[in-house]
Amino acid sequence: MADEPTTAPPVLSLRGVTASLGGRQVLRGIDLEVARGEVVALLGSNGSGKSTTVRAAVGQVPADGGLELFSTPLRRFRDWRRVGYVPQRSTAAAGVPATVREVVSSGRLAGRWLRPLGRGDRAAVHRALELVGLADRAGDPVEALSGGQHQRVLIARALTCEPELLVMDEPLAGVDLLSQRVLAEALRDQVARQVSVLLVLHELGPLAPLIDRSVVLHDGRVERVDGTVHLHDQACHPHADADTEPTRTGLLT
Ligand SMILES: Nc1ncnc2c1ncn2[C@@H]1O[C@H](COP(=O)(O)OP(=O)(O)OP(=O)(O)O)[C@@H](O)[C@H]1O
Repeated sequence: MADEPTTAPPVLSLRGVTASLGGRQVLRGIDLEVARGEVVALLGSNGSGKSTTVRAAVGQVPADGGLELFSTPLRRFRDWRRVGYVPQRSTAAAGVPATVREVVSSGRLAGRWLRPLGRGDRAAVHRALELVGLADRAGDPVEALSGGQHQRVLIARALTCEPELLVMDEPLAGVDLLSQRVLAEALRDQVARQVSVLLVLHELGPLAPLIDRSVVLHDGRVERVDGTVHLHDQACHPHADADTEPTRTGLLT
């Protein structure tokens, strides 16, 4: 979490970002900033534009308006090793005949061309697997994992390049409670290293205490921004006990 208000330039900045998909405008002018070491949750009802926003932020869907990563306009940004992206699981999980280690290692390939992975890469892969509690499953086929474990593999893959910005699309979706806790711990570790995080969530769940700000979208626009105090209230709600059920944001319609 950010310690002090900072005047440093944001790690990610969207200014009046618009995007159209299938001939329909789905982002109608999104303003959003993520500061260094800040954790920002993107919330909103189904179809409000959360995934499209994060996909636009990492250059996966064409968008117009002001979009900068590390103060560089997206169209000129090349330093993708500074960004770890965890897509929605359904778009990334389909029948991969590879081991856990292979999938996580692919996170080290960005920008390497055909150079083989070295000792430093292997150590980074092992560290990432330890962070998500799957070091002992490195040699297993990913198909043998549960949904929650699979999600942890995708997060480890994003962590292997030791990113300064982590962008995650619904990392808790379909994830069992144990995996949610492991993910919260891994995220806490990243935040302690001043990594910035933008994540799409439906429920804050065990991540609530880590979140500095939530940005709520509605119909392709920012409807409101909530700060730490409000989020803390939600995290302290009697129903927010992670042992019983995830924190309800009340944003699902
Ligand atoms: N490839 C596509 N082609 C056409 N329309 C799309 C496409 N992808 C998304 N959309 C539409 O864009 C709108 C925003 O979708 P998006 O996935 O960004 O919303 P979301 O807030 O992430 O929703 P959810 O919570 O259901 O994941 C929706 O109306 C969706 O149907």
